[in-house]
Amino acid sequence: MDKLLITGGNRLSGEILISGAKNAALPILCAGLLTAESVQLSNVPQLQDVATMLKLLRQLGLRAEQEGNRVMLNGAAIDSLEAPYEMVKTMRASILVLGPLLARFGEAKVSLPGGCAIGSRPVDQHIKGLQAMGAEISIEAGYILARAKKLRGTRIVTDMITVTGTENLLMAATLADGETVLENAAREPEVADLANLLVKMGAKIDGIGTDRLVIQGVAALHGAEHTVIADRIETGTFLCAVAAAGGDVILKNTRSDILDVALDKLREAGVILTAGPDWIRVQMAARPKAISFRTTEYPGFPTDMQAQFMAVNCIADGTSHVTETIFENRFMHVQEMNRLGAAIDIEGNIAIIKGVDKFVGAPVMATDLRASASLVIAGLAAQGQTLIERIYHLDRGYDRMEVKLSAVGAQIERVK
Ligand SMILES: CC(=O)N[C@H]1[C@@H](OP(=O)(O)OP(=O)(O)OC[C@H]2O[C@@H](n3ccc(=O)[nH]c3=O)[C@H](O)[C@@H]2O)O[C@H](CO)[C@@H](O)[C@@H]1O
Ligand SMILES: C=C(OP(=O)(O)O)C(=O)O
Repeated sequence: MDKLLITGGNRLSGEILISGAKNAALPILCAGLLTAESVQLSNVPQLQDVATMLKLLRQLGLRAEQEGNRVMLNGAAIDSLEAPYEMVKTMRASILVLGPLLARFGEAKVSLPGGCAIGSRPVDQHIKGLQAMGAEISIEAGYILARAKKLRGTRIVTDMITVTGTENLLMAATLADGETVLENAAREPEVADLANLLVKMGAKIDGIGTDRLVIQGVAALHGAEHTVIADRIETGTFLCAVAAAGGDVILKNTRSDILDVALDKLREAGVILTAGPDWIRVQMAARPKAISFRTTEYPGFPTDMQAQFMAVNCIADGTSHVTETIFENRFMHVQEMNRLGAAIDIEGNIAIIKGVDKFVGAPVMATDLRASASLVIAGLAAQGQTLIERIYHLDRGYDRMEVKLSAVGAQIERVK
């Protein structure tokens, strides 16, 4: 199993090209199921979750050709409506085939994703929404079995804000009879990116980017071309790497306007940030200052950046409080960071971090995707060597992270 070996202490300097967003690419790939015509995508990140999604989609009969960051999809010959457990268990986002399959073919069988390291993550809101649109849904032997001759538009208020729930219901609603109103919709930029593609495919959607999406169903969608938006979480991860290790790096092919709260927090920590329409420059020469925050839905502080910011706080001047409000078990990096010399206490969903002078390298274990990224950041800032095991978690969501970091001066290598 691959590991990452990092020798810390190097300042980072140069340029990094940011990839397309994993969390936009995954639903967007599933949107290829909604039409018999071709969907051409560019800026698709090359990472494990995308490979898994393409494998699942091909198994359903979707033609998918990948050339670098371009993917061509064609859904003219879908011949299976089943997402098996073996695939869904490695990637929860597989649940995103449910809405499109049901809407276009009137039937779907999708394995329940089950819990995962960061929380129990039920999909009851996806099911509740589809039932409200007239689907008959049963759970049998760990599978969601859904049927609906034709979905009907209706008003759906989800109990909480859910990103993939909004995306599933949005895709389903594009082909439903009549008007669907999604209240309490997620406003994440990745939801808006999916909606923008759907509009290019002929969907009628109002309120994109707001918490109220109004969709007028159409009889069929057609082909389209689309460029996936920049990955704001990858961007934020590299910003934190510079905040912790020091340096001067320009992140290209990204946007600052979808990262407002995270950028404000970094400025509060003493990081110097400048930005243009498609780049962000990050400079850090001093020890960071401790910053407190709580995770919330967009446009608040993203839970997917909590661990990376915690790595910065660990070696900051002062004490900080980090409150996780989205997932019940998203502090698994804490024990590993403490092994690297950090001083973090957990009280319920609050981590109390007393800044220490430095991390000291040690072997550590990655437990989930962003926890892995936070350990890379800690390793870059640490004195000595850090060996990170189980980086298959990292590979799920980052496009050649160690290659990008090496190019800006980090000592980081993949070892067997
Ligand atoms: C592929 C993708 O885009 N993943 C992102 C998506 O995950 P995902 O879409 O799975 O996360 P949700 O927004 O659905 O989850 C938010 C909260 O709602 C709960 N919930 C959700 C649905 C449901 O039917 N019932 C329920 O109780 C979840 O357990 C969680 O506590 O948004 C998360 C929150 O920003 C991010 O961390 C993930 O990176
Ligand atoms: C939690 C994440 O992803 P997923 O929803 O795919 O598990 C993430 O991207 O940090």
